[in-house]
Amino acid sequence: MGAILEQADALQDTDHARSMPLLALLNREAARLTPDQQWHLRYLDAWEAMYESDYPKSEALFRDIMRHAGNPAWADRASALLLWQLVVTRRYPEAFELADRLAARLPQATDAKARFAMLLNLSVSLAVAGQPDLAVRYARMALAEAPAGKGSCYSADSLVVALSSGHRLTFDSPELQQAIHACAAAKLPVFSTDLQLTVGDLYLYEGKPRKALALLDQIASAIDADGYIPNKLEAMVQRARALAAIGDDDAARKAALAVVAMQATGDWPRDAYELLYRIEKKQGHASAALDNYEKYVVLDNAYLDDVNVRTVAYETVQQHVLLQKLQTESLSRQNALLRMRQQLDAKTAETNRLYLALLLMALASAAVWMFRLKRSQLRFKKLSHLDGLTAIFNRQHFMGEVGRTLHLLERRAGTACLVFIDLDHFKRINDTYGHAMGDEVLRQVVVASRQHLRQVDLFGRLGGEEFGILLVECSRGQGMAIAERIRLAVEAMVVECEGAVIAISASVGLAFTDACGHDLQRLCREADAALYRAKRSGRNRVVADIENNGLIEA
Ligand SMILES: Nc1nc2c(ncn2[C@@H]2O[C@H](COP(=O)(O)OP(=O)(O)OP(=O)(O)O)[C@@H](O)[C@H]2O)c(=O)[nH]1
Repeated sequence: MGAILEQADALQDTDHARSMPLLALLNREAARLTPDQQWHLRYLDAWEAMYESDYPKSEALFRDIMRHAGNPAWADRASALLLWQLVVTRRYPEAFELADRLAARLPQATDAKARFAMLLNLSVSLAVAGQPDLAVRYARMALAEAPAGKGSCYSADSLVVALSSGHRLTFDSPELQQAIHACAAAKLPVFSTDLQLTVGDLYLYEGKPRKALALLDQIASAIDADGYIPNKLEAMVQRARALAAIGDDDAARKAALAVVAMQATGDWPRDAYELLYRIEKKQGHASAALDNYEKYVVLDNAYLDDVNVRTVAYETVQQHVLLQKLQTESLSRQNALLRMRQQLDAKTAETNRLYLALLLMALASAAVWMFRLKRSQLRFKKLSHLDGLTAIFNRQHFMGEVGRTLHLLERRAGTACLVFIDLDHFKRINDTYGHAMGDEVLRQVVVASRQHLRQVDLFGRLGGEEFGILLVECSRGQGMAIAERIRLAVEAMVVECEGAVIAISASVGLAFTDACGHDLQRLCREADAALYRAKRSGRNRVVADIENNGLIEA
């Protein structure tokens, strides 16, 4: 069935008579066709209806195919033929709107047959619309894409029509000769003859009536054989014009009257009446001339009206299309603007997020930096409070802390005991064992003393081999006992150097708040005095003041 379908398609415009039984057969067996083949058949039916001038039927079929055929090739071919039908039936606005849609669709159309039909009919419709440049452009595209055989004839012919609509042809134009050869080769005699008649028309236009007559004689038998009435009428009109041009008025009148007698529509009767008018006028037959002139004017006006209608229709469609394009452009500009704004918003949000992240990072690193700074400040501060050798309070800090503590104790009537410790004959240790050994002794004295102190007690190095201790909330008896334990601990220290045990002892002086009050200066003075006394009375002992007027010795 597929092969029959293709055969019917191929024969339809070349051997119409043979295509008809095939088409009838296909319609009878339509149920056996695939859905795509059924659309193909519908297209051939539409073509047939158009061929038989049943335009309502063909239009309905074309539009059905355009809307519902799944395969775009059928929709494109149907659109191309509907365009031609709309031009032929002079529905120019619809035709030119469809032409516009087809032109826009063209880049997407891929089926070769559909593209070719679109190009051909676009060229024809634009020639009718008075747009020769566009018509020539599409005709040249059709020529370039034409399938071999009849396709070359159709496209070459459409190029001739397009060029002719723009008055760009002469009788020896190569496009004209090329078209005549292509149609002769494709065995499309009606087209060949039509093109020969175009040459004849150009002979007449260019003042070569005898050449026109010779050509008409040459193709007369072919025209009779074809039986194609439009060609026959054209040949008759041209012969009448040629005869008039060479002055054979009688023969010209006869030929023109023969055209009128055919009662055809179109340009031929108009041309015939115009010729008759000129002949009658030339021969002084005023009344006949006027009669023919009136008939000529009526037909010419109709022709001019039609040209006018075509031009206006084309312009209207173009304006309409332009307006739609402008609206679409304006909408897409608005959309683009909206998109840009959205992108900008997104970018701004992203930038803000980045700034925030950057800010947080900066804050975090500042916090880390501050924390480190603070920590190192605290470390330095702590270090600045300590003695470098023994890691107990240095003199300055010790004195500050003692002063603060005494102040607090004074406010709550607490007691304290200030203890000054000085190592005995320390110079000798240095001199005998070296300064490093002396340092080691100092460190060990601190370790030994600390074991007898509580957390709340303050311990500092006052300088050289002298230490200070504030025993907080401490009675006189407790203070004496602690001082004594420290002295014993120092005495008991075993520090060896090169096998020799270093003898170490300390003298201790104490001052108590219950006797001296909470004044730091005074307490220091009293403790110092007690220490001095301890030294003077033989060293390695604990001495305390007794209410400033006596000393007790542990
Ligand atoms: N190794 C060491 N020696 C120090 C340090 N500070 C001070 N000295 C020494 O301690 C010694 C103190 O000597 P003196 O003031 O004469 O006292 P002393 O020899 O202990 O005699 P008395 O106190 O009278 O028993 C000096 O030789 C100082 O150089 C130190 O940090 N390390």
